[in-house]
Amino acid sequence: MILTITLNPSIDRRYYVKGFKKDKVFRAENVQYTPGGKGLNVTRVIKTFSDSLIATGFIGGKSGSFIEEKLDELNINHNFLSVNGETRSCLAIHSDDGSQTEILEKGPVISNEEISNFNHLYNELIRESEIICASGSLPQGLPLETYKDLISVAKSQNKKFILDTSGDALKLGMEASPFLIKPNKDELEKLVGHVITSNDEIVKAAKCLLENDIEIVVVSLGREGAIVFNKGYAYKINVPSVKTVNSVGSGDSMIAGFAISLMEGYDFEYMLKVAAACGAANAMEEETGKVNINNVRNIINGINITKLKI
Ligand SMILES: Nc1ncnc2c1ncn2[C@@H]1O[C@H](COP(=O)(O)OP(=O)(O)O)[C@@H](O)[C@H]1O
Ligand SMILES: O=P(O)(O)OC[C@H]1O[C@](O)(COP(=O)(O)O)[C@@H](O)[C@@H]1O
Repeated sequence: MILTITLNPSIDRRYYVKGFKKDKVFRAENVQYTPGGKGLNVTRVIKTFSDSLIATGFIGGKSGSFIEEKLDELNINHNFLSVNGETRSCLAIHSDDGSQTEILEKGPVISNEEISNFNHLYNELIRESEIICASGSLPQGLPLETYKDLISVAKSQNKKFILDTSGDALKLGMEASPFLIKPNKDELEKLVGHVITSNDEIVKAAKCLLENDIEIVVVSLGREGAIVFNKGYAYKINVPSVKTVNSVGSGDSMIAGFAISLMEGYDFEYMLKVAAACGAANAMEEETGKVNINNVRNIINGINITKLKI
């Protein structure tokens, strides 16, 4: 069973607006609402491959009910802690020049009592889960150590914890040695505190991260694929070029590919192919956090991996 954690879910509201620019009034051509927040994008992609899945996190208000209804429609098992605050919305404005402008709300304020209730729920849910997958930002009121604490609990029960977040929550989370992290290049630069301009510099930066006793460090590089670090080796994953429609959520889809592969016990290099192919297949879809299984299969056949001792 995979447990996905979305501490800060959202209703992702996508607007298609012709000629969008600031300081003007527009009418949207098309609007779509989907359950979002990075963890729910991961959840939807995992569901494409497996039913052995449960989603948790904090949820509240009418937006929270909307998300739960959508998850029910998708037949996704979920057990969220209800909170007093209103679950947030995130706005993405797509325009005809290919631009995308995102406005992400901070999310509700979570009280100490709600945090403690969530910790009880988490302790129950991880009992039946081998893989735990936590993604995204923290809502207001949660300490920056939240992921670190969740990882420590999971590790004490020998569970594999995948962490995909950014900033201080990631820095602190790494101290508890999650099984896998997946910074993209921007996130890696923030972690090491300088600009990265070459693959050699990526290797150098990733080596620093590996000192935290993290089993797998994935540095994702968009259409350039990814470099994955494990047990003294770097694996450069080269993905075939695909017709890119919307690459938002490719990182989340890649995480889903790792979670599924770990649960299925795939061989290491096949796992890298599945994960990278999920990311690329997502980029082919208009909807965020969606992959077509046939596209994943085709892309896997076009991926090559080079392995280097580091
Ligand atoms: N345009 C693309 N073409 C092919 N593969 C892509 C594309 N965008 C993303 N991917 C795949 O998805 C993975 C994650 O995407 P990336 O953009 O690096 O993550 P994030 O969304 O976290 O920034 C990449 O490592 C790559 O395998
Ligand atoms: O959960 P977070 O980290 O606040 O991010 C929220 C938003 O990020 C997205 O996943 C998009 O992220 P990316 O642009 O990094 O792919 C939205 O779908 C989501 O609502």
